[in-house]
Amino acid sequence: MTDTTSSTPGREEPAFRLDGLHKVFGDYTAADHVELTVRPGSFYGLVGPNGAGKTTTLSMAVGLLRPDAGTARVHGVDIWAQPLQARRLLGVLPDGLAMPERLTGRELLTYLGQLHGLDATEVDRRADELLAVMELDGSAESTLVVDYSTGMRKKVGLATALLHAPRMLVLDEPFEAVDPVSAATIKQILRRFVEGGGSVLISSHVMALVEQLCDTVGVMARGRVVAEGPLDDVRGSRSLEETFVDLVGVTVGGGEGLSWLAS
Ligand SMILES: Nc1ncnc2c1ncn2[C@@H]1O[C@H](COP(=O)(O)OP(=O)(O)OP(=O)(O)O)[C@@H](O)[C@H]1O
Repeated sequence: MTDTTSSTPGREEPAFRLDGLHKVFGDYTAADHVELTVRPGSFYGLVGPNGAGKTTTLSMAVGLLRPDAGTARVHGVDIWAQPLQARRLLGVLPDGLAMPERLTGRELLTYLGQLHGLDATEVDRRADELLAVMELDGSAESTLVVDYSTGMRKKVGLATALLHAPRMLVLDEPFEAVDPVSAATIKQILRRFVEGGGSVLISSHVMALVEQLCDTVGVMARGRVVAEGPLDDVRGSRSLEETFVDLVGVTVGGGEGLSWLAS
């Protein structure tokens, strides 16, 4: 397992690098000097128990939540110091998906394509393809995002993240509430994105999915990255789930209490 205090990227510039990202809410430290490195062409899975600080970290990392300290860089570009350059390189699916809701999926893509400065014909072409691939074309096209199901919102969120052809994708729980067929489509899109030279960071609670997709994992607990490295190094000869439970130091409950549930 790689020591998280040492730098892993060698001489190659990381696709994504978080250095000492720190956030305190009141007297609670949600992210404690987080260090994390995504190599170019890597598929990185960030896992951790509820409340570990994943969303807080990723929100700071993509420019949505101002850190108390630390830096985030995408291909060397500082996200907080050079936001416009960084946004060209970065595609983001935030948790909770704050996006204009009283637009249809197509209108949303058109609007965001214009904000990215893309040519109108090119935006139309990309929107056609993305809506078709995500199965948000046809009748879904006249539906406002506010009326989308949770899974449809994830899919249109992913479409907005891909629209400007970024080099790095940061996706907070992209498979949450997505049906198995759509999940297979999303996996295929993300694999193709990585094969084409892009880099991906996802957060997920589904260990099997992380083992299936990711070559690198980071485990967060109590606001810190407690392990990071190639998947096989982090999990060793065990499953990622067993390693995870060990690393985060939780007791697997359920054996005692709740006696009133027994009939
Ligand atoms: N705006 C906020 N104000 C106060 N506390 C916050 C705020 N945002 C997050 N927290 C706290 O920070 C901690 C980390 O939350 P965060 O959402 O980053 O965890 P997470 O690892 O993404 O969890 P989950 O897996 O459940 O989504 C939690 O204890 C949460 O209550």
